[in-house]
Amino acid sequence: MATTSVGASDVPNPRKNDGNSRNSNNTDTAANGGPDERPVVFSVRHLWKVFGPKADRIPDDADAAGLSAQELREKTGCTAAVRDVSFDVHKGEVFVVMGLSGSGKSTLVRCLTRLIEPTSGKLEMDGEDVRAMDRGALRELRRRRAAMVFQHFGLLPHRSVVDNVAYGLEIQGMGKAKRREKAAEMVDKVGLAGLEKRRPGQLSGGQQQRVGLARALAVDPEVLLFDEPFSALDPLIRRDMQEEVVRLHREEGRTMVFITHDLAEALRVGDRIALMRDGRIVQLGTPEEIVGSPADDYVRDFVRDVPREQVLTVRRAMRPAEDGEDGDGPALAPDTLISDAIETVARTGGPVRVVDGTRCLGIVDHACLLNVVARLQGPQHDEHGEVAA
Ligand SMILES: Nc1ncnc2c1ncn2[C@@H]1O[C@H](COP(=O)(O)OP(=O)(O)OP(=O)(O)O)[C@@H](O)[C@H]1O
Repeated sequence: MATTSVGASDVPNPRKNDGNSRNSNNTDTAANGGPDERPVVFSVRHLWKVFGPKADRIPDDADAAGLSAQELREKTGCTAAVRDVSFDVHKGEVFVVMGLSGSGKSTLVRCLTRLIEPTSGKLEMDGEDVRAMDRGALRELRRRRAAMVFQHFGLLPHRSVVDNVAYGLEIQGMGKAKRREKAAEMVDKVGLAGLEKRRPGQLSGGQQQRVGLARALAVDPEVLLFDEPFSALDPLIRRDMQEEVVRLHREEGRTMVFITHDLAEALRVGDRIALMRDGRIVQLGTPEEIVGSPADDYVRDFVRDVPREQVLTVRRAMRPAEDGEDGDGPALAPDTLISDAIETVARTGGPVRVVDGTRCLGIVDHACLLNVVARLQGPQHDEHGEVAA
């Protein structure tokens, strides 16, 4: 069985210096308080997937809805792998589905392209009703619009790297010269230039996964769906691949849905994380929201060992400015990680302003930064991490 793992020193954030706020562009309600205005790619409402006899009766059965997974199994013989799940995936975000083994991650993501047929609920891609699509439209959806990258790379052993990458284009009917050219471009993009002619058996696990990634990218899908893509890789290569995903995302802004049971991985790659338990989403939020404001004891326990200073930003640490403090002196942007702010405050030796443009949002000093790291009660923040006046 898979376990959740968070190494205490294991969550450095590869995008912390990318100039993008981790939480200004990634929630239904953005950090500035406004809604996420980007178009919705996947819209999921009240989705259920029930396995077992008379499965379609379960979603409407008020009694069944109140039962735990085990009670439901005992009483009805059914497993509700996905239970009344609703969320939107916005264009350009990395949406992570996380949870322990058996929580419903794979079932949920397979439902998005109907690799698994949902039992009930509403499912749209770019406003189109996915549940109403016929075979042809579904094939198109899976081949061109939402490409899946699996843990087991599914490479063709007798084909070269470049021909494996070109495979999806071949299925689409693209001519040989053109698809090879495109495939070579993708091989280059994922850092495998020079290895085009090798066979999969002559590559390391990490390199094989890069071929899988290049193959998915070659068809230029609107969304990439990753099903635990890196869980078979050793930790260093895994880290490399996570950074690769973040780099590709940053450079291309491609929408990604990423399944993992590893919290450190979720925090590293995710713009938002849906944390699942027994088929339900128990919390959906940015890494900072999940770590800084866990929805319940289950989530709190889940994130207990996360090094908070590497996930939370100064928004969560700052206190209101006192008279005279909001003038000159050193300043930090509101999305600065606590770990970086500690360095600045230690260097300057005094309070530092948190500034959004010309507006002073608050102050961080030794005490409030320590409070966050030590989990002590500091200033009150609303659910978006804004300090209360
Ligand atoms: N075809 C099936 N028939 C019956 N039950 C199923 C079927 N597929 C999945 N399940 C059950 O649905 C639940 C969710 O399974 P799912 O594979 O979606 O979980 P997961 O979170 O992806 O797990 P893992 O991390 O181990 O892959 C589990 O209890 C599983 O046993």
